[in-house]
Amino acid sequence: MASQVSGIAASDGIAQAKAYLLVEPDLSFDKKTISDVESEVNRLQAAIDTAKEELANIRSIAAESLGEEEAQVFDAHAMVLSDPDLIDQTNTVIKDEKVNAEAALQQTSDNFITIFEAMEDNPYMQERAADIRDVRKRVMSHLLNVKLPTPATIDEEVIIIAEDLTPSDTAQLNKQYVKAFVTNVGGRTSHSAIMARSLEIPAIVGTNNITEMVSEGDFLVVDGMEGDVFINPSETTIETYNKKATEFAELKLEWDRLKDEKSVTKDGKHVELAANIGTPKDLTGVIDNGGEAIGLYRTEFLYMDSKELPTEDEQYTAYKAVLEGMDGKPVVVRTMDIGGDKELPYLELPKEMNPFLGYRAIRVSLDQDEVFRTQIRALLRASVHGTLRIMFPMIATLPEFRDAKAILEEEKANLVKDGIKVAEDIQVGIMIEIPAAAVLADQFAKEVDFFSIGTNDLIQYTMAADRMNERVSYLYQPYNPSILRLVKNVIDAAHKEGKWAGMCGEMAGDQIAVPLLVGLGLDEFSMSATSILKTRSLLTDLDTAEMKELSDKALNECTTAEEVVKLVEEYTSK
Ligand SMILES: C=C(OP(=O)(O)O)C(=O)O
Ligand SMILES: [Mg+2]
Repeated sequence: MASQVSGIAASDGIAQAKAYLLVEPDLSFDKKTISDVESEVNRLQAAIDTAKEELANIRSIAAESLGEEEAQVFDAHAMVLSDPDLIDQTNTVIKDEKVNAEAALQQTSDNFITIFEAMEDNPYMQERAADIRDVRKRVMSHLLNVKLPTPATIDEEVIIIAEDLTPSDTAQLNKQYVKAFVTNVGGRTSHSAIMARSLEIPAIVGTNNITEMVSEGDFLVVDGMEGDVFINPSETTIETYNKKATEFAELKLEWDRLKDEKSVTKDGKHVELAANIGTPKDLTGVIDNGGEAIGLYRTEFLYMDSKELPTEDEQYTAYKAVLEGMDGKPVVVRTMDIGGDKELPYLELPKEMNPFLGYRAIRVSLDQDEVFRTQIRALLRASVHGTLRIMFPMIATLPEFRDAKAILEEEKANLVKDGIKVAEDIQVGIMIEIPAAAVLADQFAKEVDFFSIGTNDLIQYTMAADRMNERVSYLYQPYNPSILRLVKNVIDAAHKEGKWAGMCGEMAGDQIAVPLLVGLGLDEFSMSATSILKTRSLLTDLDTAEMKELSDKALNECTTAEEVVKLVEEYTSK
């Protein structure tokens, strides 16, 4: 039967394909006493053999569609399956305790996992514990005859349905086949949503119950602009959305014509339209979409994509590639922002009640000094290959900025002493994403070279509404006058000291927010590369004096976000 589910529109576009459920399968079993030990051992061996064949197959598909590097994780899994200790011990448990293969496998693998996880100073062995969990799941699925979803092997057009997608799940998705994704949880600024925009695939998050509503193989239509999913829709709905898809494609063609144009308002004021990236691979998207700069390079993905801390040389190579790729255009590199929803298995981050309010970003960097210094050295060495700007995340106090800057200066002096070239003119700025820093922006502006307003976090901290939690997403209000006043405070403070103010939160590419931000005098707008051209097109319709009048009214006369939206619509439809 046809039905419809709505959620938060997270990435533009229309997609149609059948559903692929990426959900945890039920692998529960009963522990049983068995009498025929021989056949139980054979049953385990058969499941292991099938898992091995399956892994080899997955590996070759992953290597072809995602690349050799992504495929290597399956080598580690194959190694676990060939480990005689694990298999022999499981067989011994079956024989000695006369229990079924499922129970024996669970017991033996639990032992190994406990031992490996306890090796706190050996991240390599801790990783092996994760591999054993994965492999156990696969063998168990064969013992129980349950299908295990494996996104890396998808080789036909699908729409992924999931509770949530971790950054590593998203990295495994092949854009050629994965036409869209829809999740139960998340918000517009959760990292899966940001990733969908950089992959340019439509996405809807925060639907609450899409995994319950959709069955494997259902035919779906996804409207990433409105946040609507249609399950087994009628012919009429399919036709309507075919038309909408064509219109969207035409609009994109129109925007494409602006690729090499400058970003100017109707009255000729230039603002910088920059892109947010997560890896050097995203550069193609930036260039294809006419980005004038990189306003935010989220370096934490370099750490998250690796099994251990990336070395100074590995980091240097990545930063150099981005600087050279931008060919002299500015590149703002943000130092590691781990924590919150971004985990790092090999850095021991404690489980916290409120990870977004805990040990993260600059707090980790200042605490784990050597990790931070390695990154800073890599950045300084790369600085000669382009126009580098360094930015510290999650700054709450001036002493944090001063400490981070002092480390940077120390490392710079050390490199120069060793005869290594470092650029002279590296601007050093901060993210403004904590209300305390937004309020004290006048004091910060005297010491930093620039601000970049991180509204993704600034909104959640100001409104006390978790950016990932769809139940409070109604409070996550970019247009709330309180947020606009904080933004104005930051921009004015920067300008008073002759500094520039940018924004790299998702609000910078939001078509309702852009007119307000033009009115507030924002200098640089950094967004998902896919939003650049539509923003450039929008700018050509905006007059700065009119937008100033609009933002004054929004800040001083509107009491709610809804009133602000109404006002913007009145002004932009004039
Ligand atoms: C850009 C931001 O940082 P992130 O989304 O990586 O937390 C922000 O908080 O607005
Ligand atoms: Mg942030």
